[in-house]
Amino acid sequence: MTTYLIKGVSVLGGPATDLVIRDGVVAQMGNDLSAVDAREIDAGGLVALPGLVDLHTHLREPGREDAETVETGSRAAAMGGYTAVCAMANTSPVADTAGVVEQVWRLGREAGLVDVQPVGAVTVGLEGTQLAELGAMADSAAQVRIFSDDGHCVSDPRLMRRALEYVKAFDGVVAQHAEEPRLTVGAQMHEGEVAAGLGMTGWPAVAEESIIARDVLLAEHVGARLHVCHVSTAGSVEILRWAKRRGVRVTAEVTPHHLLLTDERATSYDPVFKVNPPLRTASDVAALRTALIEGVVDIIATDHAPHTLEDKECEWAYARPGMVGLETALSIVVDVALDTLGWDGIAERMSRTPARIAGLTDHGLDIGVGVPANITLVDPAARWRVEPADLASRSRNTPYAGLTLPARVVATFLRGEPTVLDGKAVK
Ligand SMILES: NC(=O)N[C@@H](CC(=O)O)C(=O)O
Repeated sequence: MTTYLIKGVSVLGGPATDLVIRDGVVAQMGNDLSAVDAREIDAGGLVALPGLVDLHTHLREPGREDAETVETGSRAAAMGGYTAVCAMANTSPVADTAGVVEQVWRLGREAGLVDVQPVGAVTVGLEGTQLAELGAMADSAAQVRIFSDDGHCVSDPRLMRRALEYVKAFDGVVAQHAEEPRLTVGAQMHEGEVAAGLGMTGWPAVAEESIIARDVLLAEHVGARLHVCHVSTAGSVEILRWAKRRGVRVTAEVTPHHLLLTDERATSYDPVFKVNPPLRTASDVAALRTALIEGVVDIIATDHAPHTLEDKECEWAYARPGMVGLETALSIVVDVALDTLGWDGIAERMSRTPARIAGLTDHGLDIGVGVPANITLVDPAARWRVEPADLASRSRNTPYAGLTLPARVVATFLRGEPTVLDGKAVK
């Protein structure tokens, strides 16, 4: 293994220091270090973060390799500064058995670009009627700890209760896609003034909020861990604030796009802005930003949802919901929240806390001697233009095409091996 000597890097925005990365760990940290035979990286002006961890990634393999594979999605993740991603279960076949989660886990190891931690489905086929083999997935080589029907809501309260009871036994967590399906039949975008003006069927905030309210009560009753996916409304934030004050074991995520974009984008009729849950109003965006600062919303997760051109470049009503996000997440977060969160706050919400929720013990660790070298180097002064054709993801459905964003990932190290160097994927 090559030894790396990183010169003059600012760890989490602190004073410049040198790092020696050897045999997969941070071997030395301090000033004026030297290391024989090391490859030197001039990191003056760069910020080092613990490698980012995404709790919510769609990798599409098995089944939709035309949109993304474990390998292409892993490369997109590495380019975005991630060292671990949790791969959602809505593949084809669904990741609802030990066999499928092991397949995804093995493909992740073979690609070797990020640690791919499979999420297991809560219900068989995501159909919401019968619990999947949660125990078998937990006991498999993939050691699944997060279970989610994401894309679908576990809407049956009895099944949700049983899932929470089941995962409690091995300190697992149920990650809920909060959407009461009967309130979103035919929904195309956020229910509100813009939808009314466009004549589109709305996805009301209450469809999300009513499920979150129910689920925090169930989690409290059972004493189990609940995670709420892609929180998108101000009302959801209020429910989470209440639940956390009561000591309910609930965590929540927000996506970069829900921190930046609003339902006004639908006036373009460009389906790249169609996403589930939908883009909401400016006051929802403001409430989500505040919740992120306060810690009511714990983490930022991408909900990276790659789709092919055929599935996206069509009429709004027929387009699949979802946006790619792995390669732009850190830049969007820097844009909207660096001044309020600082680098340490960003590391907390994009690395340490997601790693803790997912039980990924090699990730989200403070950079220090002896710690696994899962590290991201960022150039905070860089500005770059998002060109869909340049993305490492196999899909192109970014809502930021043509935008100039701040901060660029220069290097990503996974257990001491670079997956990205000089802003380019290593393999
Ligand atoms: N977030 C999205 O808009 N899409 C997700 C699933 C889903 O939540 O609908 C996908 O898998 O494409």
